[in-house]
Amino acid sequence: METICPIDRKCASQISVLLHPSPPPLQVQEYFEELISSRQCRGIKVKQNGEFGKGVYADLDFKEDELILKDPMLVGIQHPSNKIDCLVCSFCFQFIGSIELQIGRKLYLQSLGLSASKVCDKEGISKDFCDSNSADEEDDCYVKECKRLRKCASSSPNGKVTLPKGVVQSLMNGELVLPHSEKFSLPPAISCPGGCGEAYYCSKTCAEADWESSHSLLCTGERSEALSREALSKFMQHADETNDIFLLAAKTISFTILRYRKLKAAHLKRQNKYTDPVELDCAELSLLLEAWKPVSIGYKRRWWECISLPDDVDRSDETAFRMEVRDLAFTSLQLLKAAIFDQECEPLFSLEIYGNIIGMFELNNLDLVVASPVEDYFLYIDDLPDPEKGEAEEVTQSFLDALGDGYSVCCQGTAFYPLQSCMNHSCCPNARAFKREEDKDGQATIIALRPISKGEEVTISYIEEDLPFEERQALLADYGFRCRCTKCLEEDTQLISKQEHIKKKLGFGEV
Ligand SMILES: C[S@@+](CC[C@H](N)C(=O)[O-])C[C@H]1O[C@@H](n2cnc3c(N)ncnc32)[C@H](O)[C@@H]1O
Repeated sequence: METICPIDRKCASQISVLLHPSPPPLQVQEYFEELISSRQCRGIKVKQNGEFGKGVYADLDFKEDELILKDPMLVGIQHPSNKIDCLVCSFCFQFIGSIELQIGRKLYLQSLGLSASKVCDKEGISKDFCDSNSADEEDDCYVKECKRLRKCASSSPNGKVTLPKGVVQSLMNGELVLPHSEKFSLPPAISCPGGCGEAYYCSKTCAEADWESSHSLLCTGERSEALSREALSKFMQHADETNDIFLLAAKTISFTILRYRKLKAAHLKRQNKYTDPVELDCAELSLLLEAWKPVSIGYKRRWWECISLPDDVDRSDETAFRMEVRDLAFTSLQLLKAAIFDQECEPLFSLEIYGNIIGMFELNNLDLVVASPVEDYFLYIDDLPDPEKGEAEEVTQSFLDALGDGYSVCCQGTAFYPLQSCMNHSCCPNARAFKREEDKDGQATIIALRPISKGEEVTISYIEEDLPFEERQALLADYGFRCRCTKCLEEDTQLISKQEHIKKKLGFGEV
């Protein structure tokens, strides 16, 4: 298949405006100042002309362990396979429902994984499980969600449910309350207003915010604003089967389209006139540029050029590998285009922009992690004094056994954090991304590792910084650069003089 995207040719000039050059420094500065003040975090600044381009600098003195930044994500996703383990808000990523629902849902999904070879009804739900409660089947919102997750569940290991189905169901529907679980109360799980049965929220506010930010275009439910829900499901299935980074790219594109539509509506209201919406005239391009600004700030390269070569691919096959990655992105883009294409935002559907968005995720430090309250719950039970502990364990132990080793799996995903992604790496960092007890959602949290003085650059480590020099460099090659932090420059110099010393000793010195 030839992977030249026709849009790339047609929109070449708009694409190059979207990608090059990045917004003027003054605009970038204003953008970051607004962002920092919206986060009520006035102790930092973003500077653009540091040794490694943009960087975050302390604008106040910070003490050791002090919070430097809480950074909400621009876009984020929970890994599809992680959805089996954790039910979280699809917007802020905090755990929702109840301890009982978290445990019951996981055991239920494990049971579906086990029953992959069993006879299923036409909806793809395990008959064996559903038959026990067929009257409630249609009302059970989690059954709908399970349709999509079932594929992941069937590949999940050791999903062995030893508890009776009725017990699992009574955990899910709230009939069975576990001892002391009220101390770990969670926000209720609110279904997606679009009716997809795949997204859940901790509040109406989060549901609305997600709908406005990207979900109205990416919802597969009846109220979806996608062009074709069928095409959208195909796109999602392809992403689930290949690389979930495409889901993040789709969110980024939806986010930009919806921002563009809002900006355009406000612009037309100001102008008090209606222009032909088909042609991208100058005003529309500048609105698209404005909508794209939060994404334009991210450090980008084309995905197929910056992705590191997997260990099992030989150097001689590198070109073919990169072509394959490009073809995969092309296929995904065609599926997305069929689902949510918007003529006025046509350049966003070019392979060049798609490749750069995915490359941005590939190159930035993006892990989304939220600790599980189920782990806290079982630790609490374990710490209870006797006889309370014994009494509680009489009920909880069987659930712990059924859950197995994976009882404490945290919410895991990928996200783009606008300020954290400006933080440069150091192998001797003065800060780190670290979730404290009170950090219960998907925001990035940056904490000072030692006192940081006003004016000093705030650095984090993208990798395990205690590894030997060459191993660190190899890991950072995955992020597309060779580290030039003070520690690496020193160790590099030491390594060179050591090598020269050996050469001289062996008689290979300079002549
Ligand atoms: C997540 S971005 C950090 C922000 C970036 N400086 C910018 O201008 O957008 C990571 C990129 O910054 C540069 N960088 C960060 N830390 C570095 C280091 N210790 N040595 C060399 N380059 C570094 C590399 O180009 C890397 O790919």
